[in-house]
Amino acid sequence: MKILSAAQIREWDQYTMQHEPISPIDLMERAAEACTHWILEHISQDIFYIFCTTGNNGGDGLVIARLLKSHNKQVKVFVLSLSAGTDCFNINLERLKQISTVEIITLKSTSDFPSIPNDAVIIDALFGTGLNRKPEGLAAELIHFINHTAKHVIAIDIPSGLLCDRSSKDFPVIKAAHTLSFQCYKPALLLPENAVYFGNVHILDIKLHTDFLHTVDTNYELVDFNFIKQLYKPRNAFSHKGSFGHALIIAGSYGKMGAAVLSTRACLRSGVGLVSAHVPSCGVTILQTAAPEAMCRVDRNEKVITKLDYDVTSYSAVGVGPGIGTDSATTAFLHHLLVAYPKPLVLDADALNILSEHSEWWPLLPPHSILTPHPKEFARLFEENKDDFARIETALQQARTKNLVIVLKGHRTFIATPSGKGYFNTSGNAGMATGGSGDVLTGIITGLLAQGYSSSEAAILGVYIHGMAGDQAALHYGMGPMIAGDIIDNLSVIKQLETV
Ligand SMILES: NC(=O)C1=CN([C@@H]2O[C@H](COP(=O)(O)OP(=O)(O)OC[C@H]3O[C@@H](n4cnc5c(N)ncnc54)[C@H](OP(=O)(O)O)[C@@H]3O)[C@@H](O)[C@H]2O)[C@H](O)CC1
Ligand SMILES: [K+]
Repeated sequence: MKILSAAQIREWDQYTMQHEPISPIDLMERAAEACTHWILEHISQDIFYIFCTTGNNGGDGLVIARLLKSHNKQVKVFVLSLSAGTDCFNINLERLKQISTVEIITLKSTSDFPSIPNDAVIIDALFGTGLNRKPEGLAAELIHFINHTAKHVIAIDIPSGLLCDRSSKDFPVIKAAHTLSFQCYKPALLLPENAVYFGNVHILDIKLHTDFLHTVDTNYELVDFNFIKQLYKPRNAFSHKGSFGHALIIAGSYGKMGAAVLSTRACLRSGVGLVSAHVPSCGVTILQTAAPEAMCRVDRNEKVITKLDYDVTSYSAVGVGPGIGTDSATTAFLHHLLVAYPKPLVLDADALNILSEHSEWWPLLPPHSILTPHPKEFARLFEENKDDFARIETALQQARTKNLVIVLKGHRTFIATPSGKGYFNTSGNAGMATGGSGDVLTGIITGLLAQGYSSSEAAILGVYIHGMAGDQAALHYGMGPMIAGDIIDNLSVIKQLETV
């Protein structure tokens, strides 16, 4: 699913109105009907306080007021006049005035702000995708007032005060429990820093013309199950283990062998044909016991990985980093691997930390290598970013200039690809923020790479499958008790992709 900018959404509106065709006022009615339907289905309260300004977001609010009233809800409307009002706003204001039982209060100063009953639901229809600057004056005070006094807030299209396409840091923004957004995600509704504002996002289909999406190119895409179904390559019944590649996982050090076990077991579960694990000699018994399906490459050093004394190019894919530590001998090993292995590598954890200490190594990375940093590792590798928008822009720019795939792990993991396109993952949950979860992801992505997926495909598919398995694990154990091994044990979710 494409993620559009505010300007592209406005173009989509226009395209729909011309090609359906439908008038602006009827499109607003359809959008507001979708919101009202959701509210009636999900909200049991009977009292609604609807706050509007005089744009089309406010217009939505007026229609919602009229429709909720027609369903015998108690409705009060508060209008903050910031302009003469759009045509759709003014038409709907006249329509609402015909309903004498709906009180419409104009807000001219803070003294007009109402006291809000505890059981009232606030509908935030102040600003939508037309917000283009920081709310100030009475608008800002109203946003703060709602945040401090209201218990249940539902934002229409986007929480007021949130810019669609760039950071709203230091803006007054409505904190909503639910955001009812039209037709598609906006970038702002996918970034961790805004999660406190958008709450639970519900994308409402308002039947914008689908042909428009073929005419528009976007930098960002949303990765959902349908997207992944197109990517996944079902197995051919006549294949043999050699058809699915031989992955090498280079992981572990004395006291951190668990990372090697987790990444190796996850790699095995990814569907790869064969897995070998390069581990320090202290880890052989551990690996052969915990992951008997994997073969071992035993480092001559007992505690850390130090020597690449075999032809590593025979492996279809190599994942390096989980638990390897940053010992000088391991650092020298990594340098040797970068020089010796020509195909895309998967680098995670301490491999990234070593790389961040050696910026001169960037040119050594095989093209289309996959880096899987969490935000702190990302900052060490590239730079500190002032906000999430800046961070994803940096990831896209670095992926493009360094010809890499960068998996920026987080609430909604973002995958930046060498083409300059970015992908927001939609699977997964907070329970996956647990030790070893990243090791599991590295194993999955390495396994997919070994099966012949491109680097971008392996990263996008791997992140989504990791999240699917994490969601299943959370269902079994709860987000608190779940551990990284449970993600591996739930990789059976891949079956859902195998059904045609
Ligand atoms: N397809 C759809 O998604 C549909 C969406 N609809 C709704 O329309 C809004 C967008 O409506 P729009 O009129 O473009 O803009 P807003 O209502 O969001 O904002 C109103 C105007 O407010 C001004 N503005 C912007 N920032 C500020 C600020 N910080 N302080 C004061 N005023 C501000 C701006 O006008 P200017 O002339 O001042 O620039 C805005 O235009 C969308 O979100 C949906 O809710 C349709 O109802 C149906 C289809
Ligand atoms: K809003």
